[in-house]
Amino acid sequence: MTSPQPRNPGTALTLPWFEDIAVNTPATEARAARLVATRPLRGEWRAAWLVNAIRCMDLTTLAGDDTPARVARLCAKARRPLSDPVRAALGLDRLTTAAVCVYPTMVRSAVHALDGSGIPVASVATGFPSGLMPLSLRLEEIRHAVGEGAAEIDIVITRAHVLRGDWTALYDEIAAMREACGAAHMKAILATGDLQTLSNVYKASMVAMQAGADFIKTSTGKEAVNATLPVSLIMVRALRDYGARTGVRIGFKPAGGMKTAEDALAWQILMKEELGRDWLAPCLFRLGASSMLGDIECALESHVTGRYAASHRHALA
Ligand SMILES: O=C[C@H](O)COP(=O)(O)O
Repeated sequence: MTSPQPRNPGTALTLPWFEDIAVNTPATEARAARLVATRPLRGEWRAAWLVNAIRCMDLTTLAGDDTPARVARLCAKARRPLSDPVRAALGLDRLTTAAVCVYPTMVRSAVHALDGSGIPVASVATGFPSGLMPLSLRLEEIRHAVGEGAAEIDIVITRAHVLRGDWTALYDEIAAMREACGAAHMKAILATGDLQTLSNVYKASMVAMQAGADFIKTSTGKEAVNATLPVSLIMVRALRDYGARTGVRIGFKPAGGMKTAEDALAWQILMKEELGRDWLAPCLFRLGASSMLGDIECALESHVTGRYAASHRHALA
């Protein structure tokens, strides 16, 4: 079960917190590369961090051919992400993913399949992945997903507002979405691969948090470039700055294109080094991934048995 994090009440739109920011791209890239290169994880430590990656995972299916049957299989995997022998050998009584993330029309199936597990359902909404729909329809989509039982809503922003520097329009849109979410926690997907500069990423992060986002999330998984470490570094710096100004802790969700156990470790190292251990828990950190669990499963089986673990022997997620 994911412990709830207090909601972000947001602030008024406060331009002086971000409008003069200028991100040094080479320094950001160097810092991101150094973080991962200097902290190799081995043995028991590596296994513990991989187990934590599962705990923090939003196990996702966002495909055009999703069906209730596929969602039910994914939910079974969320309930039991490792085989019983591997879980027992790791000394774990219980292990689930943090959430299951689906399209709005799949929420009801996911809620049904996860009944009694304590695993929340996250729904994308607001015209995911492009967001290019009238605002009234995007807000209605949020209300629909919440009505179906989604406890978390992953919204997408209008990238054009960022590219034009129209921070008021971006703030008003996200604030309206936050209101439509009601009690459901809101993750704001910035689609950073569309935002052109790291300065825009910082500014959009800050506006999303001022407008009340509980999490900021990198990508939809559908942009040409999805989660990267340099972009993630800028986003976690923004949420650190927001926390220093407001005392409010915001969560971070890298998502899109992350497929390997090494990816899971790299993003956790980033969180620990930049924000501290508190940000290694599902209330403040999620890995959004549709195809990372298999590689983690292989790595953990290999750790437990000492033998190579072939992915074809594992249940499909
Ligand atoms: O929100 C999560 C992403 O859409 C997942 O992206 P992915 O399919 O590249 O793992």
